[in-house]
Amino acid sequence: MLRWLTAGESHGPELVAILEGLPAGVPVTAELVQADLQRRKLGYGRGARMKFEQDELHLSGGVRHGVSMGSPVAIRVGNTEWPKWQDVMSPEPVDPSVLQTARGAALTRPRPGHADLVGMQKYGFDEARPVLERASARETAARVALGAVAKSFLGELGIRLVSHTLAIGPVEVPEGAALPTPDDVAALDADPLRCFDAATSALMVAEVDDAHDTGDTLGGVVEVLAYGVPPGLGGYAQWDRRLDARLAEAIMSIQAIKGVEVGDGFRTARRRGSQAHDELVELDGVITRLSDRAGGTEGGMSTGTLLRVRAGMKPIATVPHALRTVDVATGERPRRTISAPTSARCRRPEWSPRRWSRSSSPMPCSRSSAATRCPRRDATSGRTSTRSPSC
Ligand SMILES: Cc1cc2nc3c(=O)[nH]c(=O)nc-3n(C[C@H](O)[C@H](O)[C@H](O)COP(=O)(O)O)c2cc1C
Ligand SMILES: C=C(O[C@@H]1CC(C(=O)O)=C[C@@H](OP(=O)(O)O)[C@H]1O)C(=O)O
Repeated sequence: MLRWLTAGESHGPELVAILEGLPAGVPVTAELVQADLQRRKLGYGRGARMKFEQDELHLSGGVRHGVSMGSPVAIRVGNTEWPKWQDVMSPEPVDPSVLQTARGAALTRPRPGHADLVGMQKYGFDEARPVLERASARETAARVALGAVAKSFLGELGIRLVSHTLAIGPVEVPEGAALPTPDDVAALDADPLRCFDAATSALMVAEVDDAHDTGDTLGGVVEVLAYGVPPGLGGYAQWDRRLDARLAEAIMSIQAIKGVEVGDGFRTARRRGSQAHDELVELDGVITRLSDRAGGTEGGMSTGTLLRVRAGMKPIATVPHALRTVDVATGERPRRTISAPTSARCRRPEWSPRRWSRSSSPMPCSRSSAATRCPRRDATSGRTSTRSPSC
């Protein structure tokens, strides 16, 4: 079984990734991994960091002369922007003046839709920097590096992957459109949104432009297809051996993914049983499924047909339009979500799971004036407000 871990911060010197359980003899080269890191930067309407930040790849364990050795594979993904952040993100203590600079200022306005507020509550931080640095999806660079290695392993077993974009906001590829095969990867990479349907891709580009013009952001749906999967991978006997469950966990663990479907997923739930399953027939002595609604798994095991998994991503949380938030240091309710430096400090909240879960999210503050009342989420509107009598 493969196991993996990553470490490192968004603006740290590097991300570190370890993959354990890879057999010996799998082709692994820096070129192969770097190619997928470059592909990660593709897309339309991406943020500025995708352009100027470069990934500096180092294979530092488990590989010799282009093949794995059976020992843990270690990969470091250096960040060329580190020199700009080396004081703010220094692992060593720094002069306090660093925290007075624009880059080092305390981020006391938690951004809605990010891990900021709850991370501050969980660890008692009085600003969001220590949370966002690790919660950031910069971490996906490490996952992509390990994924490139895992893909090479699957390739040795005859399993080939391809992914494509099915929806951007409300713009969707029509139901029943042709699916790409692994031979289409280059063509997909050439499309601005990695959409296999040219007409839909053009509409997606227009949707991104419109969101950009109106200071908004978009989510979407992607699908991963695995060709050549043999039957019987996974298992039905224990929850953690079920292939569909393990795929769902892996996908849902990606930042901002809010929904996972295996096969026809939620569409199956809306069908009658007679239209929901894959009938079995015998053709030339071979038992065959007449359809593939299940998407390649039954009973937690691969069926040997095309494996299809979809992921729904929420719109990027940094909405240029600005969402309402509260400054946890001053109680101000600015429209902007990026904080200014402040001397006020919140004390570490006492950990009480019952209290946090019942009252949503009070953030106790050290000052008690009206201006420093603590943020609290309104259970009905979901908005963060400062009307909290509890602190
Ligand atoms: C590839 C990728 C890129 C992301 N880029 C941004 C971004 O530029 N701005 C942003 O606000 N969130 C971005 N996010 C989402 C953040 O990771 C954010 O922490 C996440 O939405 C937190 O929500 P969650 O806890 O529901 O996962 C990105 C997510 C992914 C997967
Ligand atoms: C750097 C990457 O993604 C970042 C993930 C991210 C977030 O909030 O998750 C926010 C953005 O960073 P910032 O807010 O600092 O501009 C993205 O650029 C990357 O994927 O390499």
